[in-house]
Amino acid sequence: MSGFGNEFATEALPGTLPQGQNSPQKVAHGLYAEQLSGTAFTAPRGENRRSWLYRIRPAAMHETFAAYEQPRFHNLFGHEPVPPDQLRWNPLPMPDTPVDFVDGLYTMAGNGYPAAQHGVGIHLYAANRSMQGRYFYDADGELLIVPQQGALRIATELGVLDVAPQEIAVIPRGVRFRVELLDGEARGYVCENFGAQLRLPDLGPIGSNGLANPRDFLAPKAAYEDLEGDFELLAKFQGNLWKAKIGHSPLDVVGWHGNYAPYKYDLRRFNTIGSISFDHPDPSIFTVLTSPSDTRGTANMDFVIFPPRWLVAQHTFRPPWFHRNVASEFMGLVHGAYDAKAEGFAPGGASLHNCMSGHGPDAATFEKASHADLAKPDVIGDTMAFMFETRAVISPTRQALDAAHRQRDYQQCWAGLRKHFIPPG
Ligand SMILES: O=C(O)Cc1cc(O)ccc1O
Ligand SMILES: [Fe+2]
Repeated sequence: MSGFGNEFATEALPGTLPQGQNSPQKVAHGLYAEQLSGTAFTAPRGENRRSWLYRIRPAAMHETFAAYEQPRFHNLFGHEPVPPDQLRWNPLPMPDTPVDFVDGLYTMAGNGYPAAQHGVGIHLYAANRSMQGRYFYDADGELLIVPQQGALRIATELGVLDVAPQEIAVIPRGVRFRVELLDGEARGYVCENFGAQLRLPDLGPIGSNGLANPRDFLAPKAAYEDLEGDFELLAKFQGNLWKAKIGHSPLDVVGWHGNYAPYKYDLRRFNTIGSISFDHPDPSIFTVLTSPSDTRGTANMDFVIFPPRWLVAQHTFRPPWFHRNVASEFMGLVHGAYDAKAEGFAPGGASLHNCMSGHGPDAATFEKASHADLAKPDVIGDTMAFMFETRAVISPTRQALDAAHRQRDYQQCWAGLRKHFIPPG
């Protein structure tokens, strides 16, 4: 079903949804009615998100939670000194034992914390088997999933989303799901957003169309499992992982209506807008989704992409310029090469340029772009990089700083920038 944040209504069995009310005395087909709220009951109408679920058993039915050990996935960041260094990593290695999506999550960095409802957790995943007999939900934040290798089938309470590299999925806070791997192995990035829900950015003078268009966001139709067995419900709550026994599949919603639902988006649908005169614009022009903070214009997190595009600007250094930014930038690469880095930033890799840390094109990129023939347009055809940009400093985790796949010589990519200064006279 198409449209960002729409009021959807969908049923896997005809006659499931009550007409003219949400909570009838008896629901059709012997189902239970349950409201899932994603914003305060009293949130302004334009921001209010909730859905009504008509399900075989209410979500309350499971046993007691106990701690679940997955030491690589957590929110333990911001407790030790953060080096102001530019940081970069090679791709997370694939596991050599069977590992599913939840066990394959690896926390790289983050800021804020779930209890304060601001900040993000930034994670990678590398998995080689589907979740079997277990389901997960995250009460700490919505999950923006950016696959880099291998398609995922994300079976959620509200229906099924198939998501391949160059597409993204967003699973709202609290929605239960299972991840199946459609290509045997899978790797990618996850932004766990503790703050305000992601929304489309305002377009200002761009006008009423462009960037990510609302109708390209797709929500699933209702689909349910009527399964009983010895299953496990995993939860992330206040930074910790929990597990409980559950005697049935929680993906048992036969019909739902509302505007709180998972969705997917194909990044190749992004209507990229850039300079047709001179100078490289700020990367905010490439914002797909934004999580606003309480300060106007200053996002908790912006999800920005660098998709294929034409470079036509004149008397200009065309790639990203050298810069220091008050915001902090965590980047990943889904596909191809990134235009600011000639080498070393591999698909599946990651970089982190924190508040005021100088960065920009590497020496090889600077050299090439300084001598490029600007009479000709240039096309960057084969690329899909992205950035999670946050107002608060992004603290890398201890495991990310100590990781074998961290590039300890990253700064050397700027070492070859020669002094060109010639004083007059
Ligand atoms: O640092 C980066 O590569 C991301 C980035 C890209 C760009 O085009 C302008 C600014 C910016 O931070
Ligand atoms: Fe940057």
